[in-house]
Amino acid sequence: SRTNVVGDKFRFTRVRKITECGGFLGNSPQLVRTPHVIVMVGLPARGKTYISKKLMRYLNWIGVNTRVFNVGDYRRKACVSACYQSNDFFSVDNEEAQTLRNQAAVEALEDMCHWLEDDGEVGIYDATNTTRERRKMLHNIITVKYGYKVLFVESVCNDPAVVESNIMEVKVNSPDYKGADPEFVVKDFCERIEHYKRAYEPIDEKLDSTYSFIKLFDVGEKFLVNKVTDHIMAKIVYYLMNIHITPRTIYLTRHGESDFNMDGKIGGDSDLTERGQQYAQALAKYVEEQNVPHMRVWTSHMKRTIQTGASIEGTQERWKALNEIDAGVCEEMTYQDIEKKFPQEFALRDQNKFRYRYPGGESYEDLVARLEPVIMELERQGNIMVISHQAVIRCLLAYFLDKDYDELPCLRVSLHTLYKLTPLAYGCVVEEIDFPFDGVDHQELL
Ligand SMILES: O=c1[nH]cnc2c1c(-c1ccc(Br)cc1)cn2-c1ccccc1
Ligand SMILES: O=P(O)(O)OC[C@H]1O[C@](O)(CO)[C@@H](O)[C@@H]1O
Repeated sequence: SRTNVVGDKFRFTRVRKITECGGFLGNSPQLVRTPHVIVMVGLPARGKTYISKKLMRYLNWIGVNTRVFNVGDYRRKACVSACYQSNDFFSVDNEEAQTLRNQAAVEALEDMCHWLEDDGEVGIYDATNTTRERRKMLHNIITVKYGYKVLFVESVCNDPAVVESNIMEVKVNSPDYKGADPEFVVKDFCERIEHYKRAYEPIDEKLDSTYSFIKLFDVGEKFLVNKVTDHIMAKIVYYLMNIHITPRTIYLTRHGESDFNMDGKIGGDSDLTERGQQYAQALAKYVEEQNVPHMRVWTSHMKRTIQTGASIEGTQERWKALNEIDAGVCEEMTYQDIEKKFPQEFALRDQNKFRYRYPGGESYEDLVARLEPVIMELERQGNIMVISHQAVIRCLLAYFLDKDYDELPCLRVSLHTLYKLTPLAYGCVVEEIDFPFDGVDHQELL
């Protein structure tokens, strides 16, 4: 262990991560992280759970071990659905309910802090936390008892349309209202919100000036940021400033079949085959038929993706960050050649495909790092089609579908298949659209 002198307090900061091979890289700063707790704040139906889950997905994807602790889930676990008869469960003068809700809040807090003592890095405490007294209690326990850092994230939204669409999209199907009539749900939930409004004390710039916080106003219209004191907090602020909830479609696809696909060679910069060109035409026809408004097209700098998008209407952008994984010394080789010429490399890659880096090349871990700016810009966009490569599309799909590092390098991404992503409530739905020109990969699969 190392001790950090913080002010006059000695705080033991454990080396939190040991590399796979068992050695630890001593005091390299990035390996010694203080756990952080993001405490959500806001009235019901202000997107706290939406933000919590989206932040968790982003942080896990960039390699920060993150988990959401939703107090509502703990309350529901504590008292079977029977106990929530109606919204007066949430009125401040319902003593018995208040006790149940406090128990759930404490249990979720303890589980989160114990997880952070283990190998967690960011815990997201998803609850309303709408009183100053509750936030003070949380801040004290987390910073003094556990020595973790706290960032409050408050969502303020008074646009009835946005609140209503939130209720319709996520509350109607919530366990609290199983099988209830949507009309009743909206009315009952609005009464629940009224209970909270009576006691709601928004984070105040002056009264709460000692806390680290971000106030979000009207879904990214305005931000008030206070004491963002480290790298991870700054990344969280930046991410929240780039996301939006305007409905749109994201299309991901590999380039059409290429000459090197035919030869079973990896990497390189070969042209499309006849079949690959047919896919390019079919893709352009599909986009035209779907009549997607203001569709933008992003490709890599490689010929095979540029040729695949050439006939598609719409603004095109080339991203070097979308280039295929660099196989280094194995570029333009077949897997068989690699196994023969570099047997130990071939074996090593199988042991940890995500972290394995080709000699003179890249790993999937390197890809995720170079794709972070692409993801950040994708979050800002509307309808968009990304034409890239197998390893890159795997990384992008893992971000949108919340796949972990074990699954990521093995996700099936076939040639001549269009992956249509539609953001919905708390996640993305993906639709695979196959095109009849079976690329050589398909034959391999058969
Ligand atoms: O501020 C809201 N008020 C009501 N609802 C909301 C939000 C946000 C939101 C808030 C801040 C930021 Br940065 C991004 C999204 C998301 N949602 C949401 C809407 C529909 C379904 C699930 C969640
Ligand atoms: O990680 P895997 O499964 O080798 O797939 C990545 C490979 O796929 C290809 O895009 C096509 O084979 C190669 O250029 C790249 O090295």
